Amino acid sequence: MELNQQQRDAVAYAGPKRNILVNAGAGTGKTRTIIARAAQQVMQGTQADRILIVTFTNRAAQELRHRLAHEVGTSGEAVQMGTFHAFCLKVMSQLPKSFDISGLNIIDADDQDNLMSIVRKSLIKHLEGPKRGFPSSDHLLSLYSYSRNTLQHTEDYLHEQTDLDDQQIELILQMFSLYQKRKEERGYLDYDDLLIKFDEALTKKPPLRHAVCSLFDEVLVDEMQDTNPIQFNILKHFCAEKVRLFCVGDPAQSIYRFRGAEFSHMMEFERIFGDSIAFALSLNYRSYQEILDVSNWLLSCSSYSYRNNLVANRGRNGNLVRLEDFENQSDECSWIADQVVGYQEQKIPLSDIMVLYRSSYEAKTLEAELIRRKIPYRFIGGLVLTKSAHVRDVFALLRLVRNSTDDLAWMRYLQLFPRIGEITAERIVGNLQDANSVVQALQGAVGEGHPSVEALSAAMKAGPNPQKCIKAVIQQLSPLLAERYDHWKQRKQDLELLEKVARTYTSLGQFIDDFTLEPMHGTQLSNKSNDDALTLITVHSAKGTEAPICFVASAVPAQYPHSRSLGNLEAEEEERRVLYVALTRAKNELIITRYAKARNAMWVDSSPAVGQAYFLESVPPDLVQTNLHGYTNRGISSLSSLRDVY
Ligand SMILES: Nc1ncnc2c1ncn2[C@@H]1O[C@H](COP(=O)(O)OP(=O)(O)OP(=O)(O)O)[C@@H](O)[C@H]1O
Repeated sequence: MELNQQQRDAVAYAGPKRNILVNAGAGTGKTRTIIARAAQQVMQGTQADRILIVTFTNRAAQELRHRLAHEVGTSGEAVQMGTFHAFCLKVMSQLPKSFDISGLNIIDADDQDNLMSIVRKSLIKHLEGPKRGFPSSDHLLSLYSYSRNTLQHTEDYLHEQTDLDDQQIELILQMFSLYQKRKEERGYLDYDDLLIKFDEALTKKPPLRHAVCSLFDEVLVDEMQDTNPIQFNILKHFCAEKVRLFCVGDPAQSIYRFRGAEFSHMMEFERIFGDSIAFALSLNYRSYQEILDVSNWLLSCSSYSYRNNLVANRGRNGNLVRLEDFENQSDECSWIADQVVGYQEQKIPLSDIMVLYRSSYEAKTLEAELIRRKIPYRFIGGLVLTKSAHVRDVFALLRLVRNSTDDLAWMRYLQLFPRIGEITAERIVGNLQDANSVVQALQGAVGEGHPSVEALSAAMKAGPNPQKCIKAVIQQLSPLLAERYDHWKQRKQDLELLEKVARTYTSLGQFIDDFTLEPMHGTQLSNKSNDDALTLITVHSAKGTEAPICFVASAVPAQYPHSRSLGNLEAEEEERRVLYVALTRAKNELIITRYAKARNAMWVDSSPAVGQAYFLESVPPDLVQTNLHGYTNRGISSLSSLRDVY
């Protein structure tokens, strides 16, 4: 694999410093560098299974595995790869006693919400005065998760960073502790527990830390900028055991602050890990310089020093980035669709075109236009398949096959059946506890021949083989689900898709865990590589991807920065990075489109600082070619004068 000098220096480093940081700008070959490093270690004789690569998503791990195989063939197969969560789960499932865990049933966000709602309901009566304004279960979970992931003392965090009063905080702390207790009683682990329990055990038990960390010679971390403090702690364990860290990331692409990612930590790598050396990659292979000029300009407007002045290996092509301004969103979308048709006429495949949106909601108008014109597209970043109700119903029964004491799965499963509501389901679940045979116990509770008994026993009979099991479950539940949900034909396709994916698994537990740890989007699964389709994608999902032609659509003030972030400087700064990620996806052409009549016009009057915050307010005119559509007839000549209209 060809490497440039900067990449080679980082990959080949074998000097006295133990930890290596590669500060890599967008498109400078982060993936290539990580793979080259792992390949080099394997070729130089490091045992493949003593290398661990930590990725941001499981999909990224799959991609790396594929590319590593291309480099070193089967000798790289044993390299360990996965997300922090998947890695911790793997280790803990092998050593449950050492980690003091009673079960390994991973619960996803919806299950957490169900459990927290139960807890909230049972304790809220203790709140004196009006209950209105007390955080919802969803909000409680995000407060709890954020404080845990950022390693803050929960009580201090609630006092210092929320507007909650003392009485509310006291009750919330009780709720958190009951939530924690309920999980432990049932052997449930939520996502955060995976990291926290792992970190806690390694901190408390030095021999365990030694045993786990010394399994590896080198840990390579991708997307270091989105690592949160608890994940940093996990890396510190490796560091303390003298395992070499090779961390690659780009502070300017850190866009997961809302999940606790702390991009400034990457800038303090030496202070945190000590004994380090840093390399920088600045030669961009993806884009022409005109695209990078706008991206570099965006970062240069920040008060942070990202030190990422990207230089295009491809030089200039003479085409400036285009800034297309429209009067309203429907004009904008209709114009984008026209352009897409134009590209099609030039025989440019649709798969070369990507339209990036800050939020999936904003993409709706374009989706409608594409459907109207029959332009095939796929949407990435929208509704997560495994979150849809019918798929969760199927998963409830799969989970029962795996673990018949999973109360949350029981509650969902039982309530699928007519005449079984929450109270009846709770009573039945109570009767099932400690039963030797849950099928018999269920039969005792609902009567012989009841469809819930039939479905359960058929699923259990199909057993632990994921493909057989999911087939049986779908067969059993389909009549019920078809009655329950509209658009059944479409929903059925989702289930067929799951069945297809299950074929690639040999263990039911693994199948369930993978989907729980990293829910998949229906469109991602269904997209066949030979289907030519336009990609609509949210910027968060576009991280790590690229396309020859990119539209950054709806680049209006309420989106960049997102209106939600206004007034919070750090949050606004993260929005700048989101826009930076969007701009740097384009290889050949970058077209930024925006419209004046923001449907969601919150920005107009929500904050006096809004006007100053809009990132594209004053792009230097020599960096872009601005085109106004439909304004000139009315004598309006610039976007800023348009603002006065509203
Ligand atoms: N040394 C090189 N020679 C030729 N092409 C390269 C080299 N390094 C990287 N590239 C190409 O540059 C493009 C960007 O690489 P890659 O996707 O690894 O970048 P990245 O740093 O992960 O980008 P981003 O963070 O913006 O997603 C890819 O098409 C890759 O093949």
